[in-house]
Amino acid sequence: MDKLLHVSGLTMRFGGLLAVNNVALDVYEKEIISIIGPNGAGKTTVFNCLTGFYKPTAGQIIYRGEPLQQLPGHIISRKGMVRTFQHVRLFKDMTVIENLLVAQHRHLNTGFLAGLFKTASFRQAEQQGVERASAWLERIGLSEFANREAGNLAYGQQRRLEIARCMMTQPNLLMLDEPAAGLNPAETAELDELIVELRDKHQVSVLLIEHDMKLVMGISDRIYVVNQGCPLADGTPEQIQSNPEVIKAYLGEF
Ligand SMILES: Nc1ncnc2c1ncn2[C@@H]1O[C@H](COP(=O)(O)OP(=O)(O)OP(=O)(O)O)[C@@H](O)[C@H]1O
Repeated sequence: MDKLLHVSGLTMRFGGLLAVNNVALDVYEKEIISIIGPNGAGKTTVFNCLTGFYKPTAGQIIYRGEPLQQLPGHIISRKGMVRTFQHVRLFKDMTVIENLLVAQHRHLNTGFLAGLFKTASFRQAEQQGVERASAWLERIGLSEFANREAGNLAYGQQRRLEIARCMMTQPNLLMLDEPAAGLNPAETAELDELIVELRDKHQVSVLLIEHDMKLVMGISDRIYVVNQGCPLADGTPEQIQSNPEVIKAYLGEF
């Protein structure tokens, strides 16, 4: 398996607070990798550094052999690394299908003039976008809500729509920040199935921040544990669950 992402020495300081301290992680193709740790451990800050929302104080972020740490977020997402946020961020006044099409539009490989004159290649790309959006709506059980405003969907549906919106850009690495937060057990089970399917059917690697340990332990290929900004352990779910330091710092809470 090829390495998709290599992170080393990642450090983020906010004034006197060292939020992320020398974190390292690797993600290979077709892997589900989780980052776990107590509240405030620095997990979301790691995501924000990887996706260009923050400029890290130090460290290397290599994505498919290319350094990313100086690039803005929109360029990083075009390179195939996309994310969701801890709080749902949909275009709530747009319809469900528009939320998907808008994501596709930002990644269309056609130029301004092609769009202006609606060339054959532009129309073909648009048609493919509509077909892809329909397929995703079908997969996440939202076909019947295609023309409803996204803000009117139930919370669990909005969460699934966010993931589908990311998938419209055909990423290599999908980063999910607490996707199970606020979901009921049935919705969490659906999410579990969807994430595994993204890896197995769509060949996407998933980097997951999550507090639901049943979900994490069930689907992760490997897990990184951070505590107070620092790396604490990494390994398979079995190794992490039996690591005394991890149990003391975090898993003991569950
Ligand atoms: N923009 C910022 N400015 C100042 N401090 C910040 C900023 N972003 C995060 N922090 C601080 O960095 C630390 C790590 O926060 P972060 O949100 O990354 O933790 P987390 O592990 O994702 O927590 P949770 O599980 O609660 O989401 C916290 O002390 C937080 O207050």
